[in-house]
Amino acid sequence: MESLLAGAHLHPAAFSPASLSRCHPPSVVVRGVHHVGGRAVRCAYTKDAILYALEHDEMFNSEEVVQWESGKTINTIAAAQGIQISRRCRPRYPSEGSGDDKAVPRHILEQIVWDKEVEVSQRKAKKPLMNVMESSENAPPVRDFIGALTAAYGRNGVPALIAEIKKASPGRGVLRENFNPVEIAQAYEANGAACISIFTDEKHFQGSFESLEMIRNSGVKCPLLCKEFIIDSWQIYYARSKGADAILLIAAVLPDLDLKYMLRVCKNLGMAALIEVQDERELDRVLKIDGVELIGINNLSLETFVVDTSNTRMLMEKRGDTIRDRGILVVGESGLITPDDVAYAHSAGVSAILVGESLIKAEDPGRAIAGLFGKELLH
Ligand SMILES: O=C(O)c1ccccc1NCC(=O)[C@H](O)[C@H](O)COP(=O)(O)O
Repeated sequence: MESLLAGAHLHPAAFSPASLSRCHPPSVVVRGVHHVGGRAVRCAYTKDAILYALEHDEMFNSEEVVQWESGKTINTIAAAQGIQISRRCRPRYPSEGSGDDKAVPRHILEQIVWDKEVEVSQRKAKKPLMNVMESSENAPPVRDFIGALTAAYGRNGVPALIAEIKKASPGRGVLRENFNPVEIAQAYEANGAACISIFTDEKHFQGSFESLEMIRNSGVKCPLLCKEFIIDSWQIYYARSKGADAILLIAAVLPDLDLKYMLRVCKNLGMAALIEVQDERELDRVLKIDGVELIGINNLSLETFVVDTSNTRMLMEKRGDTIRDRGILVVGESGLITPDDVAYAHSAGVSAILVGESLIKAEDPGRAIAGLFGKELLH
């Protein structure tokens, strides 16, 4: 059995808990193909080799390793945490392969995650982790996402705005035909948005990493959130390499160990992580994690598409004290259309809101910001 312990490409970041435990219990051996200097190397890592690397970089604490050592698959671990999204571990779409892949996703979020697994595995084959890490080191400097939200909240006395760039959504179809992401970002910034969220998923939201990169290089100064369905730490480095200052981590998709690990990756890169929850169980899981600074409460059920703006208020009533004690900034997300909606979210205790559809569908998305707040925002 070959161990790559001495290999320069053996970096702990290559071993996200999900990718290790996904199909093979890591307590046995993990096999894979790694690309070293453009050359594909077939390799097998022993548990000991991986543990040595992890210890060396102190990326995990012992409790995490114990959980990981149990050899349970990610689906077993996730189900025990109430996560309903399963993982498939497929390298290609069924239409591209010969296998009889007949499984049907239970809802759109599961479909998105299954598609994302294929997409990420294909992107990784083209640009392996070590290359994307190198690119992330050459990216434009990180901007302070949370600092921008806090400053805007103080300046305006209303929740700071994360204005979203989303061409389409699975529930609503195409939201805007005449779609120029750079122009929209500039208009958002000129009208007081504190930060900008950019959907990068192509298949379901018609977004792209090119849009993110173009916006970052266009002179827009607002910090940028890469709105992605992150399932692998590779995506975080990739987002950074394209100029993202923050990424989204969805608690309905990621088990606790992945949330912790990915939060650590973000901090190492100087990025913010917006951890999104939909219900009390997810919120409680996230509140158990050290170092969480930014939580998004989504009013949209990602499984059923039902929007209920009272969700934010309900969760803040239950856990607002803990959140305030910990100094965590809360973002109210989805379904916010009018000044009354913004005031309602504000009174629930949020310091920021994430708004997409109601701005993007307006004839002038920049001017629509004053309509949303009932006043012009200072910037
Ligand atoms: O927007 C969707 O339809 C959607 C579908 C499946 C997964 C996620 C989805 N949206 C993510 C979001 O949370 C919203 O884009 C964001 O909160 C802004 O909401 P809105 O102002 O209602 O566009």
